[in-house]
Amino acid sequence: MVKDSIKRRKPNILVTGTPGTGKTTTSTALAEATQLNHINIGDLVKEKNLHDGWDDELDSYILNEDLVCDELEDVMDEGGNIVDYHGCDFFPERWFDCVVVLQTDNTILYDRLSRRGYKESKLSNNVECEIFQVLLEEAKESYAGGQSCCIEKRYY
Ligand SMILES: Nc1ncnc2c1ncn2[C@@H]1O[C@H](COP(=O)(O)OP(=O)(O)OP(=O)(O)O)[C@@H](O)[C@H]1O
Repeated sequence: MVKDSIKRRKPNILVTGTPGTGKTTTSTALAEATQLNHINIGDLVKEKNLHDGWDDELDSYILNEDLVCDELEDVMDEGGNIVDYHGCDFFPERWFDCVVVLQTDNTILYDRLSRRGYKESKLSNNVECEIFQVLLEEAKESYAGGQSCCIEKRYY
């Protein structure tokens, strides 16, 4: 990890967390403040068709992990990226210098996702994901190699 990060002149930061916890809002503000490049994986997947179609049950695209990683390899080697996605176990660990997991109060998250018009099953899946800290555990397991891992709780 250290060897790879030495080649980068700017850091790569991963911002992860359950949908609705504020990844895009936070990443956008951070990118403006630092001039780092914000990569919203959900948008990238749609723009470049890096998926295997639509999942009616999950009500989302089925992300193709290999296509996403191939697409990002060169830009991540360069450094200077803020990657924003509600999943983190399929990115190479060596890509990131810092991993941030955002968390939100469950009631606030429920209201945010309701306002988005999420159907009941998607809404409860995401709130349960937050209650059981799925993304936090995923990040801890996936990035144990020396990245600073920071947890941000938002209650407003
Ligand atoms: N710090 C904050 N204070 C108040 N509201 C916030 C804050 N951060 C985000 N929000 C609001 O929460 C909602 C979700 O934010 P955002 O889209 O950034 O989440 P996300 O984690 O990127 O979601 P997704 O994974 O679905 O893209 C938005 O309506 C946003 O305005």
